[in-house]
This record gives sequence, structure tokens and C-alpha cells, in this order.
Amino acid sequence: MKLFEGNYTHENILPKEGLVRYYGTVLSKPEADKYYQQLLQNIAWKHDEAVIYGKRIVTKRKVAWYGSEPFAYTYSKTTKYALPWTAELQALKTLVEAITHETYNSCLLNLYHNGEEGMSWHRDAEKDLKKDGAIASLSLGAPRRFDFKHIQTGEQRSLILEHGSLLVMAGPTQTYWLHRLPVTKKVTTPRINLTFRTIE
Ligand SMILES: O=C(O)CCC(=O)C(=O)O
Ligand SMILES: [Fe+2]
Repeated sequence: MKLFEGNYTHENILPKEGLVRYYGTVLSKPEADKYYQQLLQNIAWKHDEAVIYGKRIVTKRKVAWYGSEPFAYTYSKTTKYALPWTAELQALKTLVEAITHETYNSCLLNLYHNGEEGMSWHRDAEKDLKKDGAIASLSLGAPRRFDFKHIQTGEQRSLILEHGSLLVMAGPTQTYWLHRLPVTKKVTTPRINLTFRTIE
């Protein structure tokens, strides 16, 4: 696998109280295409279920949860247990760890079938996640816009997450900033996102 060879001056895209670096594409086009196809086929994709105000909701996007141990992931009263790493996920984890100089023990995967599926404003600060731990986000498939919003001031920053690209959120980012994947009518093809995380 080809390691990222770009320059390493990836500046913080947040102006304060957080750290977000966009590394751009870290996989060559053929590698990104290969992983996209392999993950589409080999991951145990499932519609996410949640109980919100006593109602059972099923998301349009699909999700999957993998890890080094069968960690429990609880989201709106439903609990799932991490599946063991596949060969592709293990290879991508190793690559992302080498580039970010961090380690991860789990990965949440999202499959958005088209631009009508997204994720609304939220932060990744569940109690089982390591506090201020780095979260590395690898994107495959359709390019999509990604937004950050400062909780107190409303300041926003946006960028495009490209096929084969890597973004890292670290430090106090999840304390002060929300993020979202906005829906858009312009995107008609799927996107896969992997967020490598640390469960404690
Ligand atoms: O799809 C993305 O780029 C982000 C997903 C996300 O924010 C999450 O899984 O918490
Ligand atoms: Fe998130």
C-alpha cells in the first residue's frame, strides 16, 4: 500500500478551541476504488435503529461497528457489539494510525446511498469514547461537504471530503464544535465513511 506522500503542513481548519486537520487524499484512486468496492460487499451493513420518544426509528443510511474487542455501542437505547476487524479494515486502520500518529480500537462505518442521506448536527462525545481522543474519518465514494459549527458563537467552517481522503478531529473539538454531513440533491451516488475511534 502506498503511504501518503503529501506535505505535512495540514493546518488546523478550526480558528479556536479544537483541532481538525484535513490530509486530502491518502489513498491513490485505484486503492480507494478497491476499498470502496470491498467494503460495500464485505461489511455487515445494517439500517440503524433508534428509539426516540418511544418510537422505533430506522435510518435510511446503513451503519456497521467494528473493533479490537466486542465493545458495546449504545445509541438511543439500542446496543450493538463491535464485530472483529476484517482484513480491509485492519489495513485501513494501520494506514490511518501511521498518518495520524495515533492509535484506534474501533470503527463506526456509515453508508449513505445518495445525497438525500446525511447526518445532522452532533458531536461525538459518548461517555465510552476516550475524552478528547482523536477521531480519524476516512471517506470513500461520492465527495460530500462537511460542516463544523461552534456551539457558543455559531461560527462555521466547511470543506469537501473527497474519495480516499482523511480528516482528523482531535483535542477539545467535540466540546466546542458540532459537525454534520448536510443532505444535498446534487449527489446521486453512494459514499462510505469510516470513523476510527478509541473506546475506553
Ligand atoms: O459521514 C461523515 O463524514 C461523518 C460521520 C459522523 O460524523 C459520525 O459517524 O459521527
Ligand atoms: Fe460524528
